[in-house]
Amino acid sequence: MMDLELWKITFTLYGVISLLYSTCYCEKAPNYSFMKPATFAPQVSYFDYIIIGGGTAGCGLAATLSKGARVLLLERGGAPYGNKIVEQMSGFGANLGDSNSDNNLATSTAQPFVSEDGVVSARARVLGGGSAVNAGFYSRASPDYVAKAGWAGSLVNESYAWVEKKVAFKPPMLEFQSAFRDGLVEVGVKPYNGFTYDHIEGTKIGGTIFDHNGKRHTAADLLEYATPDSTVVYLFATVHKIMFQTKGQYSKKPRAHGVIFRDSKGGKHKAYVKAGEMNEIIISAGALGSPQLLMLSGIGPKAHLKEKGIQVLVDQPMVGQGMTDNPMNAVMIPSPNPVEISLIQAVGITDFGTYIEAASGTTFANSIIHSIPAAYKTSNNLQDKDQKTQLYDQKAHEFMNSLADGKLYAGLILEKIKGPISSGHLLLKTKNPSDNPSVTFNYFKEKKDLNRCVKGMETIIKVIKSKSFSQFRFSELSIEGLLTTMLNLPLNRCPKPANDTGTFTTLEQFCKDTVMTIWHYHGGCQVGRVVDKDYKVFNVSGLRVIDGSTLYASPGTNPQATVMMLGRYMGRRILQSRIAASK
Ligand SMILES: Cc1cc2nc3c(=O)[nH]c(=O)nc-3n(C[C@H](O)[C@H](O)[C@H](O)COP(=O)(O)OP(=O)(O)OC[C@H]3O[C@@H](n4cnc5c(N)ncnc54)[C@H](O)[C@@H]3O)c2cc1C
Repeated sequence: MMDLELWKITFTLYGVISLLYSTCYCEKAPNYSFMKPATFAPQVSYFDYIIIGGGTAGCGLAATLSKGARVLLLERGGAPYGNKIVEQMSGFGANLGDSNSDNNLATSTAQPFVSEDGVVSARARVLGGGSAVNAGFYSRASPDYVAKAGWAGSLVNESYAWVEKKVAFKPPMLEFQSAFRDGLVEVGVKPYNGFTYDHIEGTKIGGTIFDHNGKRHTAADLLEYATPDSTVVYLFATVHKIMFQTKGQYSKKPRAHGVIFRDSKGGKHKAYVKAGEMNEIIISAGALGSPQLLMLSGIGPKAHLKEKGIQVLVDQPMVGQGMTDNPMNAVMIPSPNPVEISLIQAVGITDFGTYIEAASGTTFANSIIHSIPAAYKTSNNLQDKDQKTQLYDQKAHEFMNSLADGKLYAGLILEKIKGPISSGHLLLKTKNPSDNPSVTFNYFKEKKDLNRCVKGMETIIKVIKSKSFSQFRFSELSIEGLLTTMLNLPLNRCPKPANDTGTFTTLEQFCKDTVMTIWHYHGGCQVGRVVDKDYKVFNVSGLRVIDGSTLYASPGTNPQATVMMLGRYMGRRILQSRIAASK
């Protein structure tokens, strides 16, 4: 009898210890045993949650859900680890201009695209998503933004802190960034708020995902929190379609129950969610990928889907609407003194809806210039490169080469407008999920956006002229000269006005002519239009979208902190409902 009691106690203890082990044991990046190329995937598999897109939102979401369920994370790109152009700050420009950007080879971590407006951009194709290719600036959304989104403040703060423990750092702030910061304060972007992740009006130093050794940490590092036994991550796994049950009880409201994905060799695999109302498919494929995948799966504007030969599951005209991108306008400033290589570190949060940031060395400028040929290569609608454009390209390369030679040092001061209000839409070009969809952002269509840009440019000009910034500016170079240089670089493919002379006229015209992207595009599956406040897709069950596509405005000065936070936040909420339902 005693022996049986002892055996029971030992057995119970063993059970508790293994449970603790399975819930607490985590693995360190990059040695994840649960991460494999999709060629290793079985033809059919079953999970509690299937997450499409191992990006900025998807990684933290997967790690969180793995604490209470079996999770499959499907990412179309490879791992960011060991890839120098991803991990080092100096690789930022090269990454965006990677010439291996052929859509179907998927060898570059940034897939270039050109919006129908003519603005050159890129979307991530790598585990970690945008956080693996971006400029690294880390800054939270304002409490006002959080309240408008309807998120619970305390869980939001916990979720930010969870993210920050792994991926956020204080930047070094060397000479150029310090002079820029002091210039902002000198011209009245006040008060100076020091180093903070919080969004506060005035000038501040924000966080960065580059650590003290200059190494990038990405959302993929959040998978360190995952429970290895409950997590599977397949790389080079491109999801082609979501499958739905439409018969019997699901005839009125189809239920998402599986996905079809292909590995790098074209092998076809199916993954299903196990039976049970709480099990779900979650799309976290980003602002371009999520609406694109919904449409490819039959959820979208009926006429457009029919035109593309896609069987309509749910006529949902709002899928792909509200595509919004924050225009970026910048001035490159050649410097008499050496500058450090820096991406974004200090920011001016003005009271008129413009955020002012800076980068130095040629890294950031390179990203703009070198991404143009890469984007050009993959863009269907720009085959007819005219003579004027060729001339622009040539000039730009000469200019960039002179910077790269080290003959000329330079910094870049840029502005991004809040919101913005102008927005556009997304449509499919093809039925291939690896191809870019067509996106229109309608930059500066709304006058308020243009006014904000003009005010931002006025502030940038004041900073360039400020005493604090004087060591990084040749005094003999006029502001007009600097602006004219920008006007002559091939910053975009937007149609030029008929009377364009390539010289500076007004700031309004400058904003339009030199519009670029700061890559903070969002929308396409917005809350209240495509998904409900729990991020569940309207008119179907078992399907959510959780990522930047659900947002109405870019959070804070820069979105990645909030997108990572959202993955964690929604993961916590979904698990809470799962636990409540099981009781
Ligand atoms: C060049 C650049 C610079 C930026 N700089 C900053 C910055 O300094 N600070 C900042 O806060 N923000 C910055 N951003 C913006 C920020 O990185 C993005 O807003 C954010 O990463 C978006 O997150 P997401 O989860 O919505 O999408 P993503 O992070 O893009 O994740 C989507 C993931 O889904 C995958 N995917 C897509 N379709 C499929 C499919 N069919 N099958 C499988 N997988 C799929 C993609 O490969 C990707 O990994 C920058 C972005 C870029 C591109």
